[in-house]
Amino acid sequence: MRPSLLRYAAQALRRRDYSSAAAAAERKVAILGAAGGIGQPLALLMKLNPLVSSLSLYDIAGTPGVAADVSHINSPALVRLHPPACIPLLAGSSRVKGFVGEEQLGEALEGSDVVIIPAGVPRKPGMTRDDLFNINAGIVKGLCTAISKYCPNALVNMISNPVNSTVPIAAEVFKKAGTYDEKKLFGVTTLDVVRAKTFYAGKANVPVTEVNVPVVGGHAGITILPLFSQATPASNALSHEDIKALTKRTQDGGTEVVEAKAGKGSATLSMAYAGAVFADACLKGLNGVPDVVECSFVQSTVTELPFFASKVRLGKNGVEEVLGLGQLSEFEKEGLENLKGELKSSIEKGIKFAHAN
Ligand SMILES: NC(=O)C1=CN([C@@H]2O[C@H](COP(=O)(O)OP(=O)(O)OC[C@H]3O[C@@H](n4cnc5c(N)ncnc54)[C@H](O)[C@@H]3O)[C@@H](O)[C@H]2O)C=CC1
Ligand SMILES: O=C([O-])CC(=O)C(=O)O
Repeated sequence: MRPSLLRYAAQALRRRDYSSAAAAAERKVAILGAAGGIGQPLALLMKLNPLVSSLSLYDIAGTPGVAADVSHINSPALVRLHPPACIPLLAGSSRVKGFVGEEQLGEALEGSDVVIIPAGVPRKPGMTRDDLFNINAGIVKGLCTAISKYCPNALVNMISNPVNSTVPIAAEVFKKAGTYDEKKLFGVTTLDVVRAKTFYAGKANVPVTEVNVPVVGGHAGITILPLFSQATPASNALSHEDIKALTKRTQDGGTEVVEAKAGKGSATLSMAYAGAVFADACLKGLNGVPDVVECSFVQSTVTELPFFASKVRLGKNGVEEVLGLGQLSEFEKEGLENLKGELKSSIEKGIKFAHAN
C-alpha cells in the first residue's frame, strides 16, 4: 500500500529534523534528579529535542526504568544511564550507554554541555520554598561539587528550590573549587514567565503563543515580579486591579499547584515544560543561534543584589549579556523595593551555608 500523503509528509519532516540536528554540534545534557516528578517528563522532553545528542539521566533511585523507557523513543539523543543496574535492561541497544563503578555520578556528568538539576524534595501544603532549604541545600552542594570536578565548563540550570538560595550555594561551591564562571550558572525561573504569559493571555484575551512578559527578581513569593507593563501584545483593557491580581496569581502560582496536589508535591509537568524551554535556549545559545533571550536568576549588577532574575541574552559561553529592567510602572517599582529584603536574606543564607558546610 502506498503511504498516505500525511504519512509521507510526516516522514519528510522527521528526516529534516534529523538532518538539522546532525548539522548542529554534538551536545550532551545531564539531568540530576531524573527519576522525580519533574525529572521524568523533563527527560522525555529533552529526548525529543533535536539539539541533544546524548542524554544522561542520574538519580539516587529509579533511573533504570526511566532511562529504559525514554531510550526507546526514536529520536537522536542517546540516553546514558545511572545506576548501572539498568544495563541488562538495555543490552542490545546500540544507542544507549551504561555506567559502572563507584563514580557513576562522575560518568553521568563527564562531557556535559548542560546540567539540569531538579533533584531534591518538593513542597507540601503550608510550606514555603525556604522550608526545603535544610534538605535541598545539602543535595545541591553535593551535586555541584561533582559538577566542578567532572564537567566544570557545563552550563548549570538550577531548578531545585529554594532557587534564591540554591544558586548562591552553587556559586560558592564552584568558587571554592576554582571553577566558578558566572556566565554558566542559571536559576531556572522560566515557570514564572510561563505562568505570567498564560494568565496575561487569558485576562487580556490575546493569543497565548504571541505573549511575552518579563519576570524579574527571584523565585519565591513576592520576589517573583512580573513586569506586565512591558507585556506584549500590549493591552489597554486591563485595569490596575487586574494587574495587581495577575501579579499575585503569578507570585502564588507554585502554591496554587501545591494546594491542588494536596500533599502529592508541586508543579512537575509545567516545570518540565519550562525547564525544557530554558535548556533549549541554553543549547541554542551554545550553538551560536543569535538573539536568544530568556529570564533567569543569575549573578547580576542590575540591582545592588549579587543575584537577580532578569532577561539574559544567551550565547556560546552561556550568559552573553544581562539585560536591564527597562521602564517600570509605579506598581512595579514598589514591588521591586519590597522584594529586595527577602531576596537578599535568601541569597545570604545560601552563601553562609556553603561556607559553613
Ligand atoms: N525552579 C522552579 O520553578 C521549580 C522548582 N521545583 C523544585 O524542584 C525540585 C524537585 O521537584 P520534584 O521533581 O517535584 O520532586 P520529586 O521528589 O518528585 O523528585 C526529586 C528527585 O530528586 C532525587 N534526588 C534526591 N536526592 C538526590 C541526589 N542527591 N542526587 C540526585 N537525585 C536526587 C529524588 O530521588 C527524586 O527522584 C524541588 O526542590 C522543587 O521545589 C519545582 C517546581 C518548580
Ligand atoms: O511552588 C513550589 O514549591 C514549586 C515551584 O517553585 C513552583 O511551582 O514555582
